[in-house]
Amino acid sequence: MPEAGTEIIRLDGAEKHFGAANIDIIRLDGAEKHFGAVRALAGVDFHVGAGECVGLVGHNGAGKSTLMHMVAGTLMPDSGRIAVRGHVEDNYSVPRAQQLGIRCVFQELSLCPNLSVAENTRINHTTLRGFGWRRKAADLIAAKLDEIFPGHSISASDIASDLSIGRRQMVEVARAFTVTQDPLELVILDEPTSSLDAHTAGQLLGFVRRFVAGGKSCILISHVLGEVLGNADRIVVMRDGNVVASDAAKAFDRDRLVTTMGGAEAREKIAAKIATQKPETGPLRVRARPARQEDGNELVAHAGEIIGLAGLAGHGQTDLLLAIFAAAARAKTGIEVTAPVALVAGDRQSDGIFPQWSIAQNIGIRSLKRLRNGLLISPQREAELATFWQRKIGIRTPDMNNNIFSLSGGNQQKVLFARALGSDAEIVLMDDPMRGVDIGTKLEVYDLLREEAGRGRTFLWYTTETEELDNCHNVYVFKNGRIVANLTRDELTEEKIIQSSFGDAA
Ligand SMILES: Nc1ncnc2c1ncn2[C@@H]1O[C@H](COP(=O)(O)OP(=O)(O)OP(=O)(O)O)[C@@H](O)[C@H]1O
Repeated sequence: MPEAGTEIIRLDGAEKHFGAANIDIIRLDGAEKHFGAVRALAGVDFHVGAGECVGLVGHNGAGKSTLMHMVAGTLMPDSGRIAVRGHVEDNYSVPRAQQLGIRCVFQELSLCPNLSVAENTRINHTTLRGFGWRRKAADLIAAKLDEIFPGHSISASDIASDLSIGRRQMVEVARAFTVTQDPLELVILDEPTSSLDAHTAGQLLGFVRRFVAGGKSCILISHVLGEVLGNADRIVVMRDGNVVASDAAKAFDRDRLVTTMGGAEAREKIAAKIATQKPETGPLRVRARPARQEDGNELVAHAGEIIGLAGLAGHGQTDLLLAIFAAAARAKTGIEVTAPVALVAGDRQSDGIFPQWSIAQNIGIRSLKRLRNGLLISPQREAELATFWQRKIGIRTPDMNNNIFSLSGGNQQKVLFARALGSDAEIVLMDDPMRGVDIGTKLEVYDLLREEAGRGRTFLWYTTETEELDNCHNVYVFKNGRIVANLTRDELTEEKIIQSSFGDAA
């Protein structure tokens, strides 16, 4: 017989007792989910305790987001049970999760683009109504932004679509932590730092630690393994729809995590430190002066070079890449571009993905000339190109003719890479392109970039992940829309970049 204060949950004949003491905030047992032929979750057990930060890691397509959609109430499992604080939830849903204090910041940002920051906050707090609701919503979000990201320069009256992707991510995270009527117990953060620079990411992770120390709970999903190792209490590793490990964070190191995720080869590559030789200087490919640059500084890139763009997010790196992209089609003062250009967008939702199209069509769109057979696109050539890239960078899908949104976030990002690298562009512009890409694939892509640069391609690469700059021959640091430093590979250190980002010049 169960003890008083406990509940029995029946799971395919098995019985489970949830004790009154030490009750988990949430517990899923045997959660299964299929999308057509894809088994996204193969019967997963998962729980989060009060005052616990659980790190969730796994390769692209491992099932992390699907599992989190269940915790947040946006997806129902095909089978399995969900219990919140020991009570089985038979009709779990988003409103129910909200009522129970469970919130989620998904990888694909969800702010309404035409509404202000305050108005977007109001959507989550229906009790903010009547006279003065706008002021109250503005105060609520401003206070939370100040608490999490001191020194942010976001105003509650800013319209969401006017904000950079990094700032939208900050608003979305802050909004999840605002409280009015409903309680706040557990926040799921799915890749919360993917568009944040190192400084802002540090602010958020510091806040998460304080939140958890105060007895609340958090699930942190990240492909930046150092973030998970350094901030989670326990780490859960997923692989192909299963949980394959769950252990105290202290019990893991980077190598064990990568191996458990299924990246034994990746591990060897990590050990074999990245070596990027400075190439012989080839012909000029790009010469570009940022619009706000008043001194003589400009970005110069030659054939075969991988050039990094660094500094705090939103300081003009994306603007310069977009200006170079535009200049390839139409002459622009201060910018010289000598070869065809492709862009890998970081903000795939608004800039990169064609939502109605298949995965294969999304890859082929930049290579139409090559795919043409007479006047029409040859489906066979399109399929060949798609299959080549599916193998090359491991796009996880049973069918490349499926819609692009059937892919996990990281796999969508791989499609954008395939589109640019599969094209005839000699210059590839990359706007923080590794958003949500897993560690194994990242290492594959780094190799690919070096290989392609060796063949004479030029890469201009803005990244918010400092480690990635190790792949570059030299790095331009941006501040307030201007280039403030040009560091060679030998000079490149995190301190030097931060010093240049915050100082007047370097
Ligand atoms: N709406 C959908 N339709 C079809 N398949 C889907 C859908 N959502 C997810 N899948 C599939 O389910 C599997 C798990 O995807 P999920 O998004 O949970 O992975 P993930 O671990 O979050 O990956 P990532 O690190 O890339 O975000 C993938 O194979 C994906 O293609």
